Amino acid sequence: MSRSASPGAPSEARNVLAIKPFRRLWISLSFASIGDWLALLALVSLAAVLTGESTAITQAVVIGGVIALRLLPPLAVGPFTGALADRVDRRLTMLVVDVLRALLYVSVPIVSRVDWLLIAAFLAACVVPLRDNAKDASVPDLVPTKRLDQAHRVNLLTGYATAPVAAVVFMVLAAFTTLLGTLFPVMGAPQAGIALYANGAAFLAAAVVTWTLPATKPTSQEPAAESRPANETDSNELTAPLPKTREVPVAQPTQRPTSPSTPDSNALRTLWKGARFSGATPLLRGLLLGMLGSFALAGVVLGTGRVFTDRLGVGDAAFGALVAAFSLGMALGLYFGPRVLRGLSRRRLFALSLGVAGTALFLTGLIPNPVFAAVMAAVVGVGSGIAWAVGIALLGQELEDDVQGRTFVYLHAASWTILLLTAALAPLLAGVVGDHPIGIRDLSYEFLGTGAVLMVTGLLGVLLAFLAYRQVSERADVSFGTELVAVLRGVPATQPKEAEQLPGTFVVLEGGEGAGKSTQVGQLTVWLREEGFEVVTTREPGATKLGMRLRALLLDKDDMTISARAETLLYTADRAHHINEVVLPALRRGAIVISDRYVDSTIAYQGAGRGLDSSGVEMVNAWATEELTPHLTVLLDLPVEEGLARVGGSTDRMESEPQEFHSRVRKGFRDLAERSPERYLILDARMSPEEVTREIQRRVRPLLPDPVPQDAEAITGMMPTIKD
Ligand SMILES: Nc1ncnc2c1ncn2[C@@H]1O[C@H](COP(=O)(O)OP(=O)(O)O)[C@@H](O)[C@H]1O
Ligand SMILES: Cc1cn([C@H]2C[C@H](O)[C@@H](COP(=O)(O)OP(=O)(O)O)O2)c(=O)[nH]c1=O
Repeated sequence: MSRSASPGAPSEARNVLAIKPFRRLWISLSFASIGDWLALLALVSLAAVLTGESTAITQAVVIGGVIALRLLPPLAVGPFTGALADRVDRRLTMLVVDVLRALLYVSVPIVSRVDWLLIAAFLAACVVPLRDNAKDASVPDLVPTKRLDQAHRVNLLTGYATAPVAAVVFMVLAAFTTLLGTLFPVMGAPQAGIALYANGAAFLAAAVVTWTLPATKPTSQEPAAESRPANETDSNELTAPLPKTREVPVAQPTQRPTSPSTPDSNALRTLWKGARFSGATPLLRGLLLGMLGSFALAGVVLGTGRVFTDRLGVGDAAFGALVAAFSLGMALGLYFGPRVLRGLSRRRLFALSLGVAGTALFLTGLIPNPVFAAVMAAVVGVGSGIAWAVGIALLGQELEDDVQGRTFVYLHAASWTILLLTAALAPLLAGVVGDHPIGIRDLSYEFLGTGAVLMVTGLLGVLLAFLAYRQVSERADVSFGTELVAVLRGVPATQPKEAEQLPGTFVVLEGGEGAGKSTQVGQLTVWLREEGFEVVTTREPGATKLGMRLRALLLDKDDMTISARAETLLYTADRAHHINEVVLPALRRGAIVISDRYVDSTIAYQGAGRGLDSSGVEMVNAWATEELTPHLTVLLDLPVEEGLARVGGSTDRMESEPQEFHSRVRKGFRDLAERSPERYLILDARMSPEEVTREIQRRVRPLLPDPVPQDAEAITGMMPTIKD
């Protein structure tokens, strides 16, 4: 089957960018976005230069102010611009806004006054929502409806991906002007001034490209869907179904922050709703806390970077390098995050990457050196990026489809707000702390206000990583350290049990009611037998004579009530006998054993479902099975209602449990799979039986003793389904 492309994946971008008018819109957006980021860096720099003679506090207030001015007007003005965007020609709106911004930014170095810098920054920020609304509203005119979501995602990604480009441009321009200034001292223009001229040029380029777009009519009579505000669009794309195949380690980030210009117009409301919602479970709390924390780290780098590099005696180029290193690191982290340290539990990787980012930020502040700072900024970026990407993937698994949209919109709004708030507050704090040279005998240490803020934020990041770890982590069998060392050395984290060294292969299918386990056990058996393997197909409960009696006791609806612990012990007794009589003898012979349910069922049904302490259930099972662990467990994951609908009327004692019980069971299974991703394949059981079979074959093939011919899959496609 074809995996759903991850949002913003190159092939997806190519598809939608092949549409010429949209490509033009995208090019103009890219120019404007680069201009946006460049403006932020240049204004912060120029603010630092123009306040160079003032007190540290004044300088901090101005720098913090410049950043705050990027955040506040769009939040305040945003809600009112939607209606305006519908009444005015969109192309003209975008064009006028870009020309206006070009003029405003170019005027700043010419006037060269702090008060005008702040006014211009404010005015430029005020018109941004107009452009964004006009841009979003024109997308439906340029691309077919089925490509709309792709187009919006490409736009979102562009808003983020232009940050490192702008930082590199800023760095190169600053280095170039420094060189010019050295060669020709008369040309002592402030470096940031040149960046603002370049910035003006970027906006003019955006305006020129916008001019080539097809003209649009005002849309006041058109249906509202034509001019969806940005946040509504986000919500739609994010409530779309998850990619069908969900192997834990390869999940992709699905949402990224947008350009500095696009806080949601009703961000405050979204934030408020989200904050109340996020308390739902410890895992959710931990994830949201950590992900927002990673943006706070980014904000502090942005906010303190300019003054920090100034105090280190290096100028704008170093500031550009710092931001470029950070944002490139973040892009790398976002891209590779889900694939890093594959054997490590994703939850642990989440906390680890946040902890690494915090530590790197702390070190940046502690050792004030420009080269070291750039390297550390990259590490902070990579760590934050990984935390963000892994967090998104975990949220995707954790949340039911219907709440995913809301949560991602909340995260998007909250992360953007936190980024700019921390960026605005960090220089203020640094200004209050101030710089204090410390001399002890011959040793002198320059204690910097910005350094202190970096260190404290870094420590807070580490603390947050611990808190997030406590909220999200669970794996009881292996300690974090042992697991990490094992993964780095490329060996299994747990000692192979005697049983695992047997010649056979043990595969288990797990999942809730009606997920399709029996169907797939049948298909797998046919395929493997066809390939010439000895296959033993079995199931729990009830694969032995004793087991059949236990099964009758356990599943007969009219029978007596059974306490949860007794139920656990009965299922486990069936299992102990089943292992002894069926599974181990077959594995010793070198057969492939395929079991419909195993230990995970007891942990999910009796542990999560009945509410028993899962570590107790695990312990009893470890003893009963002598820790025989399957080589692979395939988890067929399916919304509870769909599974129950599939099994239809004939309900046994377990099936007739209420829906909440089955929801807890589903979550129990998913948690187990997340803990040891290397031993699981999670599949979306909503796929067709044939697609599920193909995915299972793909994963089972490498586990088989001898190579299986590549065309085996095609043969199996024609096999009849075997029913129970
Ligand atoms: N991928 C699928 N899509 C739709 N229906 C399915 C799928 N797999 C199985 N079914 C049907 O769902 C019902 C339950 O399947 P079964 O394999 O018995 O599930 P389980 O053993 O997990 O309870 C059967 O009627 C089967 O034909
Ligand atoms: C193995 C096992 C099954 N069960 C439950 C799950 C099922 O509802 C039932 C097994 O019945 P079964 O008919 O095998 O159901 P399915 O076709 O869905 O696999 O027993 C437990 O509660 N704990 C366990 O340890």
